[in-house]
Amino acid sequence: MATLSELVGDLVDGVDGVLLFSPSGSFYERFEGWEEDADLVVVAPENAVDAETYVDLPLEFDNIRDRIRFGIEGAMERGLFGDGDVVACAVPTFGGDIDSIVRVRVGEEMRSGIYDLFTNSRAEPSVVRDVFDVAIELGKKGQKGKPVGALFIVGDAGKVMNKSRPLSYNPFEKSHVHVGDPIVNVMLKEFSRLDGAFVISDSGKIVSAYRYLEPSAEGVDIPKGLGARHMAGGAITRDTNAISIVLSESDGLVRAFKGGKLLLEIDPEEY
Ligand SMILES: Nc1ncnc2c1ncn2[C@@H]1O[C@H](COP(=O)(O)OP(=O)(O)OP(=O)(O)O)[C@@H](O)[C@H]1O
Ligand SMILES: [Mn+2]
Repeated sequence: MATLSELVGDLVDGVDGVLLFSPSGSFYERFEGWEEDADLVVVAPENAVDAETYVDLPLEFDNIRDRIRFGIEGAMERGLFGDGDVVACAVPTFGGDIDSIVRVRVGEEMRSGIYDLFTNSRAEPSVVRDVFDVAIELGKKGQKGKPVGALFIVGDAGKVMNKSRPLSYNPFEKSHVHVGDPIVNVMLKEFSRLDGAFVISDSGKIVSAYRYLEPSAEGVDIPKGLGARHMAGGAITRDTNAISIVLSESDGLVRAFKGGKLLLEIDPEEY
């Protein structure tokens, strides 16, 4: 009779690396003095355990597949793993401490661009994260309890301004406010009731509200069923080096586009 660990042990046998997602201190300590010939990588919102090899997680990604993708793509980007490597990902599925192991074969074809979206966009990573935070918060609360939509175009603002026109006076014309400032969240929520897009610079300055985007939508392939806001938000990221973060009024999801492609879809209710 085989024991359970013998039966499932091959999940972790012969792996080239182990990724620990948000491990507690005591979980991480078990790996002190670990002598396997495999890389140990910690993926978390902060390096609370002082890991030597660490990938910064900008959002907790409630969806486990997204979280794992992000960690693996981050590790690939640093050259830790490549095509054909096999890794064991240890993740907390139900919050709390790590409770699951997922064995993954690393391959170029699994690259979704989710890591790239946060770290290799024109805008600074913290700006991308701050805009996600605003969109998620807006999606959770809506405007006075009613669902609200919003469109944020982040980075490459000069070019975005050239491919758009104002729908109304720009309330940010003379102000020098940045995403992440507490007052700005209030302003963005207030102005999201009105039409058009917010344009945000690489460094997070709010350049404009109420922009009507006029990108060429030729060859842009967005999922069927999404309307003009998503089409415009997707297309502008092909015409410029911006990314877009779109909150849908109709299904409540936050989506991100880059290079004309939908890269990420998250449900604010899960955050
Ligand atoms: N080209 C554009 N540039 C900026 N904003 C736009 C553009 N097209 C549409 N919008 C904004 O999107 C809003 C919703 O449009 P529409 O319903 O067609 O989009 P949608 O993709 O279905 O989004 P939602 O899921 O929020 O309904 C419009 O009222 C307008 O404010
Ligand atoms: Mn719609």
